[in-house]
Amino acid sequence: MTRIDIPDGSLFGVANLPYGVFAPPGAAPRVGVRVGDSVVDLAAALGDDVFARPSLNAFMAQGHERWVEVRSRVTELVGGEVPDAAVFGVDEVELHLPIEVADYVDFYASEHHASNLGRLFRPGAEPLMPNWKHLPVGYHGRAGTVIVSGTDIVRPCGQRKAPDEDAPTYGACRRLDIEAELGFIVGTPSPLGTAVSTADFARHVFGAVLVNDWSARDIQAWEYVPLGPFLGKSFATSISPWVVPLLALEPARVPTPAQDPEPLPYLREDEPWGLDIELSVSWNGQEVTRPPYREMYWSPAQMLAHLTVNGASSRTGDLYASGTISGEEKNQRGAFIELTWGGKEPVTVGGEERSFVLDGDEVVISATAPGTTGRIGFGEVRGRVLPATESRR
Ligand SMILES: O=C(O)/C=C/C(=O)CC(=O)CC(=O)O
Ligand SMILES: [Ca+2]
Ligand SMILES: [Mg+2]
Repeated sequence: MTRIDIPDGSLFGVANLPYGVFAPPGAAPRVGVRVGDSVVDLAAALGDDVFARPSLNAFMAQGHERWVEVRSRVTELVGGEVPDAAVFGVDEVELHLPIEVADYVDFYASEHHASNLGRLFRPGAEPLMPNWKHLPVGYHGRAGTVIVSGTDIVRPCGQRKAPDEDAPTYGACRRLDIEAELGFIVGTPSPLGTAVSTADFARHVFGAVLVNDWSARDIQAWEYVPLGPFLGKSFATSISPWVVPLLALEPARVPTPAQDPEPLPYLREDEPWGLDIELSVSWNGQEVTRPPYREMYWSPAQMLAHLTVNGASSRTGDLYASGTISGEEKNQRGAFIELTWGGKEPVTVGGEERSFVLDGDEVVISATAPGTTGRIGFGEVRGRVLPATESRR
């Protein structure tokens, strides 16, 4: 038996206990909980086969009461002694995609980001479209290209046409960007023909991850009218390996910024679901921006209510992301196109100028939030960009 050591100031103390999928050396992937710098094999520690699987989906589908019960059993377990065979160092295991992604949706919930992109993509027009303050704008993304942190990103190829060119050309993306976001994972499904109210959010959503919605801005700018993002965003979306349970985020809850005009009744909330989460984005090892989640206009409860208000079903493993998180200040912008204002105001990283992401660059997004006893961490979502493969012509 082992007593798990939690280093002082660890962002993975008992207030956090995020779930993930890991493979011990030479063994099959299974569900684990991160505690300090250790990972506890839950199938081995709790003797329950629902955790002996390569995704969290079966456990998430068991519903809210079960999530509460397992969290309290794990809290008890890690406060005492755990069988040696169930404990691994986080550095000796391989971390996998934690969920089998069902559907993937991406919202656009930051007023600062939406206004900035409006100015950059549609100069001269009103930055916010007339619908923006009435509903959380979003689009359906590509579930099959959601990948786990650490997976390399191959620079996408496609059609691009700059405003001063008169015809499109095919080639490697010249304006590769990132988007720092938070993603919410549905555990309890809702049947076709029903809607999930804002009050039922916490019964449906299991937890949250960090998201990097890699974006090819030149491909996007040419293709997006009038149906929205397509190939410019479907080549890769990275998520962090640890799913922070919504139950751990109670101390992070804050009201959203005042919403004016008042939204329609189905989007109103009795209880606030804004979240006081602080993100940090590093580019080649240097922090370039700190996006504040608390400034997001629409809450995740409002996003899920909107996503299902037409009677669309939701499934275990659905992932919906917040959209780029940008604060009011320049050093709080969650996408490089905004941070460098379309490339006109480059930033210096490691002594080199950057506006968009170059081959070989690595971007890491991390985040922390207040927990019951000190801050809790989301870990990180990391990705390195590899050169385009031209064979797709
Ligand atoms: O305003 C536009 O035309 C484009 C917006 C985006 O690229 C944003 C998007 O993917 C949603 C988000 O991350 O906020
Ligand atoms: Ca996005
Ligand atoms: Mg994407």
